This record gives sequence, structure tokens and C-alpha cells, in this order.
Amino acid sequence: MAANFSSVPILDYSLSRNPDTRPEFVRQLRHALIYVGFLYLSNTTVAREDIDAVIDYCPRVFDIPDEAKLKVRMANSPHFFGYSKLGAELTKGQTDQREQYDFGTPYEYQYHPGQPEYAKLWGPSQWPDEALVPGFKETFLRYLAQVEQLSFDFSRLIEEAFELPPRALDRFFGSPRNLQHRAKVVKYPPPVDTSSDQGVGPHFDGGFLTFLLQASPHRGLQVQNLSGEWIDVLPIPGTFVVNIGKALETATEDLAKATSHRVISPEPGSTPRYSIPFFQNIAQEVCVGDWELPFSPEILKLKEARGKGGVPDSINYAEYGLLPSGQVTLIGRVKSHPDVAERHYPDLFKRFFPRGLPAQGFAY
Ligand SMILES: O=C(O)CCC(=O)C(=O)O
Ligand SMILES: [Fe+2]
Repeated sequence: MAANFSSVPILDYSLSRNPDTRPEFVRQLRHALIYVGFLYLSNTTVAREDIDAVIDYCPRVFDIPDEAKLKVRMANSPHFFGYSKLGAELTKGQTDQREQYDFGTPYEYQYHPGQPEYAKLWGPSQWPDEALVPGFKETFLRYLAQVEQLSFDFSRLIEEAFELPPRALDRFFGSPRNLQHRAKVVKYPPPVDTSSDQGVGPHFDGGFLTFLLQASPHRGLQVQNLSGEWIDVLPIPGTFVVNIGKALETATEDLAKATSHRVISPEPGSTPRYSIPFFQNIAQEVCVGDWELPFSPEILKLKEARGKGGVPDSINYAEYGLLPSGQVTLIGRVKSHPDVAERHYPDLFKRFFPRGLPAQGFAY
């Protein structure tokens, strides 16, 4: 019997900050990493005022006039930052019903000729006009800095959960650490045409860890368990949903599981759902498959109890074992946003879209 799951565990981060309760937290974390790949994290170090403030901004950044959104459209940016309109992406052949902004943690463009093209991926964000959403940029950056710190602190706990030497995961972050992480503000409107309720289709995340803030009370996010059933991950105020990206899954020889997930649109006639995912990155030049972490045979054995499970509906980001992570990300971005690729990565664009610009990208 495969160890299956029918709900996503809730872990209290404050337990990890007290030496008496830390072992219990680490035990729960090990179970969640190996058998579920998703967890809720409560009582984190991210200030509640900043969480509430970014949630408050969600409707407002989408309520600005269309021309203000188009002024910061993603096609302007070789870094794939900026605004994407509703229906710009396909996942598994179906249109995703979502509108979004992509932002990065602060980063100065460092590309110079001779570097691999993926070095162009990191650079400044495009921010909506300050006069239309006063304080948004400053608040969002303050929020991102705290989630980034949480993501690195959380990596320490993963090392403990897998009995790795302290800081064993640091090698993936590069030295000196020179990283840019990505975050999005996403709006899922209730569908107008009820033939599809796909907010975003089944996929895996890239990178290491995702910290998702569900910014409205809607049902929508679902994860796929080992027998292929879709399990609701209902919003719990004051928590983050943490999940494993394909890079971390590959780095841990599949011990930490990247779990297939999707979002269902809100019910017709209801209000829009909002979410804010933060995607923790690793160094662009690192090919995850080149590094072997010193897992003990006892730890590796734990994944046997998970069983093989069925084939999940998601298929993307299988290349982390073979290519530098920057290249894996670039390929993913080019496929999702062909209009950006046509302008800024013409050679890759031709490779993936030899027949020219499609109406939509195919995320996966
Ligand atoms: O909006 C959500 O709850 C999840 C979004 C997501 O999975 C993604 O953008 O990768
Ligand atoms: Fe995702």
C-alpha cells in the first residue's frame, strides 16, 4: 500500500524556534516533505501587518486602468517581469483563467556578452504607477524580503529533517549568494464562459521552495495525491502554503516530493480569488544533477514507504537533472510567454515556435 494523503498537514513554525519543540517540528516536516510535498505553515516570522497589507493591495493592483497595466506588460521585460492579461497562458492544452503580475526581489542586471543567455533572466521588476497604487512597491518589497529570509531559514530545517550536515543545501544557492527570486500577484476571476473552470492547469513548480499566500477566502487550490485524487487546500488565514519545486525534488533524489497542483476558478457569479506565490530560486549556473547530497541509506529508504503512486497529471520541469537551472527556467519562461521570447530571445523563440507567434503560451 502506498502511503497516501487526504489532507495537507499544518505545521506550527513557532515549534521550530524553541529547542524543546524543534525535534517535533522536524519530525512533522520530514513526513510532510516525503509523503505530501505540501504543508501549511502557521506562526511564521513574516509580519502579520505586512501580510494583511499585501492582501489589501491585491484587488487594487488589478483595478487600475488597462493602459496602466499595459504600460508594464511583460513583453517589455527580458526578465519576464510585469503584467500578463487574462487568458495569456495555456496549461495542458487549456486556457488558464488568470491575470497576473510577476515581480522579482531586488536585482541589478548583470548580464554581459559571453555569459549564457539565461543570465539575462534576472534584472529589475516593472512596478505599476506609484500614483495609482501608492505604497505598493515599498510594501511588497518589505514583504518579499521577509519571505526570502523565511525561505532560507526553512532550508536549514529541511537539512535537519533529512539528517544532512548543516548548510548542505547552501551549495545550490551559490557562493557568494547572488540570487533573484520571483513572486506573483494573481487574480482568478469567476469564469464568464462556464465551459472551463481552469484557473491554472496541473503543474509542478520549478525552483526550490514555493511560499504561497492565499489572499482571499476562496476554494481553488488543489493538490493531487498518490492515487490521483484532487485534494482541496482551503485558505487558512495567517498561514503560508509551502510546497516543493522540481529543483529541490531533483536535488534530494526525490525524497522531497514536488506535488502536482492546480487551481479551479471561483464559482460563476462569485468574487475573484487572489493569491501571491513566492518562488525561491537557486543559482542559475548550478546543474542540480551534478551534486550528490550525503543522504544516509536509512533516510533514502523512507521514500520506499511512499510507494510509486499513479502518474500525476503534471509533466513540466523534468530537465533539472541535466541542464543548468537558469536554462531550465528560461525554457519554461519562453514556452509560457512566447510574446516576451519573440522580442528578447529570438533564437529560442524560433526553436520552440518555428511556425511563429501562437495566440497563447503553453505553460506546460
Ligand atoms: O494561485 C494559487 O493558489 C497557486 C498558483 C500556482 O500554483 C502557481 O502559480 O504556480
Ligand atoms: Fe504552482
